[in-house]
Amino acid sequence: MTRTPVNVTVTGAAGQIGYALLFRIASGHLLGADVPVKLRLLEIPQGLKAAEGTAMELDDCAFPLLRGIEITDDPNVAFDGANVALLVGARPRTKGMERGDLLEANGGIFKPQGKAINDHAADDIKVLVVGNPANTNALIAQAAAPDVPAERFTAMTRLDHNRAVSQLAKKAGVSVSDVKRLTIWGNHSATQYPDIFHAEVAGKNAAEVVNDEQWLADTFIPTVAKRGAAIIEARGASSAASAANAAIDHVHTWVNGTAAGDWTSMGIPSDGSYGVPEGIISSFPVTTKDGKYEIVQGLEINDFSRARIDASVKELVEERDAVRGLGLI
Ligand SMILES: NC(=O)c1ccc[n+]([C@@H]2O[C@H](COP(=O)([O-])OP(=O)(O)OC[C@H]3O[C@@H](n4cnc5c(N)ncnc54)[C@H](O)[C@@H]3O)[C@@H](O)[C@H]2O)c1
Ligand SMILES: O=C(O)C[C@H](O)C(=O)O
Repeated sequence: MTRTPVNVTVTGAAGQIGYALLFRIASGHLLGADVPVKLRLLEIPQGLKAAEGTAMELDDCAFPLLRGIEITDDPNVAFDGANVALLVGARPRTKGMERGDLLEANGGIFKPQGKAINDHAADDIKVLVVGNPANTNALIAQAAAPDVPAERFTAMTRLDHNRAVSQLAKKAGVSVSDVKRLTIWGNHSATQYPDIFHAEVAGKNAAEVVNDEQWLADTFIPTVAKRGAAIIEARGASSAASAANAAIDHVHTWVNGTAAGDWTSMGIPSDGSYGVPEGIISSFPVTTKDGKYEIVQGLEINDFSRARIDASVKELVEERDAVRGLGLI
């Protein structure tokens, strides 16, 4: 049976994450080895030439699943009929820029893109925001798309999740595939909380296996939460291949489902679960099935976790209030 190609829009396509992402989408890693894709690359005018170069390279790979590439600087064209949108392009913080300036500059990107998604995307559109500040950029885009169900707008905390899995596996001396049910709560920022109290390593409770609260508080949590800054310090550029890999994982899991007995972490609009104010886009433990996700319910939250979840959620509330004050939502 010939499948209809899935339209995948990538913004910031000429950037470093875009370069690490597009070849994997075109080779079937995003949606599946039997799912043809059409790519739409959105760039600002200065980025169009580089995006054309990447498109030439995509052609040169002769990927059997790649059924077309369109390059544009017009969001209305880029999101027309889009089934999956990866919002990667964002305004980085530059010297002397205050947090409010950064939120305002990104509002100028994510508000029109949200509106274009609202007006032109396919009914089944799924949106992943990667561009920082990812959670609040997702909130801005979602607020500009009132006709799209809010839960279709998500923010990426899968990179944090993968980082935490890897660090925990090292500490416990197990393979990453032995680590399950880890959770990132809150914001994709240094306040995020990687939670191992419900995680398992090789079928045993991770916190009990590790049995080292000092390592948890002083090593594990800061290593995961500050990993983005450590990569920038080491590479002289922010994470790119690992971020692209996490974007692939996020969408693949959303579309194809979590494994039985496991869950993942996604930044999603809160429904009020675990005391996280409704509407803010915060990271939760989720299971996915048939293209939908559900927050894992009923986890007991101890005092150690509660304080850290609350601190990250507080930051998200402040970011929401700031963009509200700027008239962006
Ligand atoms: N959520 C995460 O885990 C995570 C991880 C790593 C990086 N990031 C973020 O991802 C973003 C992209 O990172 P990068 O390394 O690819 O940056 P980059 O600077 O290499 O590329 C960004 C690209 O976006 C383009 N762009 C800017 N404004 C645009 C717009 N309005 N429409 C379309 N394209 C636009 C730029 O021209 C550039 O080509 C950054 O905000 C970064 O902080 C997030
Ligand atoms: O781009 C950044 O500031 C860091 C990035 O969000 C990361 O977590 O690697």
